[in-house]
Amino acid sequence: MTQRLYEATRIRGLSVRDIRFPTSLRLDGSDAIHHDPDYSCAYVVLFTNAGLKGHGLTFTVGRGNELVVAAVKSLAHLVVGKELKDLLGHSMATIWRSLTSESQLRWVGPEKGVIHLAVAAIINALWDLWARQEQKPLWKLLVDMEPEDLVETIDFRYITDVLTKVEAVQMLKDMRKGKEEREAFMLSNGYPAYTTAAGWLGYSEEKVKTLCQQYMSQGYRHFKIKVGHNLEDDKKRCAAVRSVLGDEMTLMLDANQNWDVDEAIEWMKELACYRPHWIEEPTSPDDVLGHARIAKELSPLGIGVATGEMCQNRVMFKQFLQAKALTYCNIDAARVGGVSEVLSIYLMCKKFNVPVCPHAGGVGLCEMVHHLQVWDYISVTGTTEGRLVEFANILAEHFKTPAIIRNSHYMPHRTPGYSVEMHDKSLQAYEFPYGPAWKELYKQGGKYKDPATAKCPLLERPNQDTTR
Ligand SMILES: C[C@H](O)[C@@H](O)[C@@H](O)[C@H](O)C(=O)O
Ligand SMILES: [Mg+2]
Repeated sequence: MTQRLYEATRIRGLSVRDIRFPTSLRLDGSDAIHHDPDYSCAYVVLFTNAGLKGHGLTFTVGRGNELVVAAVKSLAHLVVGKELKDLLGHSMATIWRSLTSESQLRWVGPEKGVIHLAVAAIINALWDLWARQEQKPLWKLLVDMEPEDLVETIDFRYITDVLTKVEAVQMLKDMRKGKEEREAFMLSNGYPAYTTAAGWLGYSEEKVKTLCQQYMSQGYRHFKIKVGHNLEDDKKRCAAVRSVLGDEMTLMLDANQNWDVDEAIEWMKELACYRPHWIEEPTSPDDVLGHARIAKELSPLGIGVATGEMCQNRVMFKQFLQAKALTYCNIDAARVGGVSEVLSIYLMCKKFNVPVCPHAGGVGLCEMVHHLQVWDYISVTGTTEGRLVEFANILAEHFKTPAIIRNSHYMPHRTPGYSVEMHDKSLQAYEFPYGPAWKELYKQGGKYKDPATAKCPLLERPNQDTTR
């Protein structure tokens, strides 16, 4: 554990910005439920009196981003003014607990929804700060930590019935052998990725086929497409994709929560002939037993069930694992309570022998998530067997250290931090609602309207209601 957590260094301020990109114009990111996502993030910067900064974010799909920004503002007092020694290292679990359990704010959670997304952005910024201070990429900071130190960054409350600190330490110690070789392997070969960028629901069949071809020629072997809106369309789309991919490539399907449990089972029986590897988010992300039933019914057809991108917290993941309700875990680096909670979920997945195949794409998710998966390979599971990281090459140009893909593998970053720092000019241009890129869209007069001119029937006080 580092001894370089300077007592004199403290957080002197926190900024949070509402950053949005008009991705729905091209239907990038569209699925059966989110038909017009504008990829967005609540972007947090922690400023220290020593000049060092920490950057963190959490991903949303447009409207509602301002709620996360407001929640970050409500939580800021819990970190601003604090010394780094009270935030990082062994203090990480304590600060995480104080953010998730603030006695009044927790009523609007607890540990779920908007408030938990806000916690994720702040916690991710703290981990970025820590990694930068140690001058290591986040994956390396994690890999180099002693098992006893790493578990001190995790709040084990509510999961000790399946995983204790002692067990987690042992798990990590058991994987010490071969760590150097695995690190060298990652640095030269990277972590296998699949692409999701060919199959957004709003894309035409022709576009999906062309993109599949394009990604195949770039070396991709694993593809995910969106389904769930209309069964006949899905059959056509799966047939078209299989005609391009042939039999060898892996095809995954994602319904983004659109079905009831029985509907999911019936629908997937109809699509089974296209040999999907998994069905992702077949139903509500909260329905543990529903997922368990779907998994049981689809297992004889060789179809796994994947979920997790909208799973609220480690307690829900615990139940999914206990109930055998997920075959693949799609953890999201900017959800649950940020890195600290994500680590506990990886460790539980190891215990239940469930592969983690993280959700990515969005804003900054590809940049962040490879750090966690590389740590998983080097320090937790030692294998990439049955595991893939999602990749969608969207919005990468806005990041100072975008994800590096070589021959469909994520190459580990070497730059210190958690890789989410965005270019100043991108932050300025896309700050909602009056960054220049947004003003330009209002001027063009398309679907985006200046919020100041939008008519909204809200009254400041009830007695201003003159319509009665
Ligand atoms: C609205 C988003 O693009 C989702 O469709 C996306 O995150 C998706 O579920 C995925 O698995 O990549
Ligand atoms: Mg998904």
